[in-house]
Amino acid sequence: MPSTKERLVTPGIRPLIAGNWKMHGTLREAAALAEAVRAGAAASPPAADLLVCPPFPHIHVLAVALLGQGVAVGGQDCHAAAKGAHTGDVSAAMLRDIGASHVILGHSERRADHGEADADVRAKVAAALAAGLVPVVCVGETEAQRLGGEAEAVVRRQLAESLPDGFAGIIAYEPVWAIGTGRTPTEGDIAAIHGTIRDSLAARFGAAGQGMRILYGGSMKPGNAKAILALANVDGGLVGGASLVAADFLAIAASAG
Ligand SMILES: O=C(CO)COP(=O)(O)O
Repeated sequence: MPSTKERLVTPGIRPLIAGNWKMHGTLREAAALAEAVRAGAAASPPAADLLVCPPFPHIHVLAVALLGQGVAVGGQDCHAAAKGAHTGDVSAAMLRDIGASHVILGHSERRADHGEADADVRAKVAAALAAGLVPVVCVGETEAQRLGGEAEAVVRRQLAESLPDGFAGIIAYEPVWAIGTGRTPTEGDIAAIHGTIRDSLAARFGAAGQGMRILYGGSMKPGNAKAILALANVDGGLVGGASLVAADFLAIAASAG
């Protein structure tokens, strides 16, 4: 069997282009952005599934507006517990209840801002799965780790410790130093890490791991998306800044598939 690192497309995987809107926008702005994405995708359907992840307060309105329109809606975090005395938190079941189908978990900004460790992420992933959400689990090395030659080991460890047994979902490789900086790894480095991720998913989850989507995230823009999305084991993108401009998000989606 050829190494998964040599495959140019992951057979049978439809790309996913996901927008992480982070903590941006009023409800009015979010609704307008969602409508522009919906209309653009309807006018010129991309060869990729689309997902937008707005801030919590906007999810329900957008989920209603986008229902059946070919653009899924997700959250950016959830609590590990099903319910309880957790002021300010939101459960996975609440997200599912208001129309979210996906949830981003373990984003490096949550790991940094809220001290989330791999074990916390694993508990949240389990909660998301129990609630029927598709988790989008983020992994990625810091710049110091990359310079120290530890990128692959860090990502392997994050995968091993952030994914519960029986995991079914999506992985996003987001090198911390590439987020919001305009810098990206070389195409060779992206392909190498995605190959490592594929190998570790396949080793742990077998055929299911071969079929899981692995997204790239970190300064993905219309100008670099086509080359990145063409790499082996890159099954889509998790887009931050460029997802806040409908034309850019749609241009990235148009370069998938
Ligand atoms: O963090 C990201 C997506 O989750 C990437 O953000 P940017 O696309 O703004 O670099």
